[in-house]
Amino acid sequence: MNGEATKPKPLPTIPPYGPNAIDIQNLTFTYLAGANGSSLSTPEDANLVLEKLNLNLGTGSRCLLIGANGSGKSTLLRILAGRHLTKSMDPEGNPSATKVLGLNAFHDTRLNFHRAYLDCDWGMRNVAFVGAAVPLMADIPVRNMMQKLQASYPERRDELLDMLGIDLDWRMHQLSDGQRRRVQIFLGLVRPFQILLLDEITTSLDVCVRQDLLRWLVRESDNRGATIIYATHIFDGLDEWATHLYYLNNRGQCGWQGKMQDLDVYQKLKAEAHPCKMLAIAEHWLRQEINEAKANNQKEKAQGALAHQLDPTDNQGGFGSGRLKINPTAVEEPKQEQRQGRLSDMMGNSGVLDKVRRVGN
Ligand SMILES: Nc1ncnc2c1ncn2[C@@H]1O[C@H](COP(=O)(O)OP(=O)(O)OP(=O)(O)O)[C@@H](O)[C@H]1O
Repeated sequence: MNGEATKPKPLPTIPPYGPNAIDIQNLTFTYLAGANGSSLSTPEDANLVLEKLNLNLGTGSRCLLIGANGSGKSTLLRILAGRHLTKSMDPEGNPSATKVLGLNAFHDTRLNFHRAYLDCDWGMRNVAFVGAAVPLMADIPVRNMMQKLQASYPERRDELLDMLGIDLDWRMHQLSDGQRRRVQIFLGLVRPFQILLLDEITTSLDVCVRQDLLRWLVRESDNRGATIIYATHIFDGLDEWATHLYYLNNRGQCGWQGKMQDLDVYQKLKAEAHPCKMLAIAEHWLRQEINEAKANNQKEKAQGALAHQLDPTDNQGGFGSGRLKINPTAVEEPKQEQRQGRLSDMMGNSGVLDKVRRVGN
């Protein structure tokens, strides 16, 4: 037993919400820096981060969120965590909604008592500590952090301390990265959650703690019906972990989603007893994106070269190359000397004109 136990405050109740703990309909999202640097979604900005996403996750699901760097995984998790405001209409005027436990993910503050969100930013900022904000690198013992919360769930606290191998006398300023990460996970999970959003938080955990944590999360969803979404690039120990998979492609669209049992390639790898199924699937999808991007680049280059061939008077490349002669009748055909002059600009050789004149003489 570690420290005091106090009766937890009753949590705000969540009205019945049907089978889906997470329900996203037609979500499109764009970052826009507001006047104070805040991020707002706007239909005017063409650079969409997430486009027309739908996601339904039944209560008690464990969903792996897969995608390349920059595909929008953290953005999606932050939206579900209520960190970003989204619009109720998409840019084309179709209704859009992001619901967690049947409530608006951004507006309904009741969710904060039932939803846990852990990301890699922790430790970079301040947390509430005895009514004030102190840096997590300060000289604080773990037992004094979020004291009331720890005391409200003594059994859970002890279970987590044991699993994560945390000593309550650890002082934050003396911890390694992995130890600080364990404390983050401890404080984030000590209150029983209905929804857990994990954004690559197992980096820097040693292999035993990571495996124990993954198994503990399975028990949380199987025994308590907690719904978990986990975004990661590390697939060790995850082959049998997830019930669902959501693949976000590099255009911020859904590449694949569904139950693991419905993913043919997964079932095939399972039948073959493949040693790293999730890694193989993620690599397959992400390599496909890389190859498509390369093919598109080559196509664009080829189109650029073709434009030069079609307009031999403009061999200079660069911005607007080949676009100057929009109306051929309005542009006078350049004389031989002018053409040579343009070439010389490109080559940085003003002697070309002289050479032409000398040859002409
Ligand atoms: N606060 C922000 N303001 C503007 N653009 C942002 C912001 N945060 C992320 N982005 C952009 O949104 C896109 C998606 O970023 P996000 O962090 O969601 O990707 P990710 O899939 O989590 O990537 P990673 O795997 O590298 O963590 C990227 O192009 C990124 O540059």
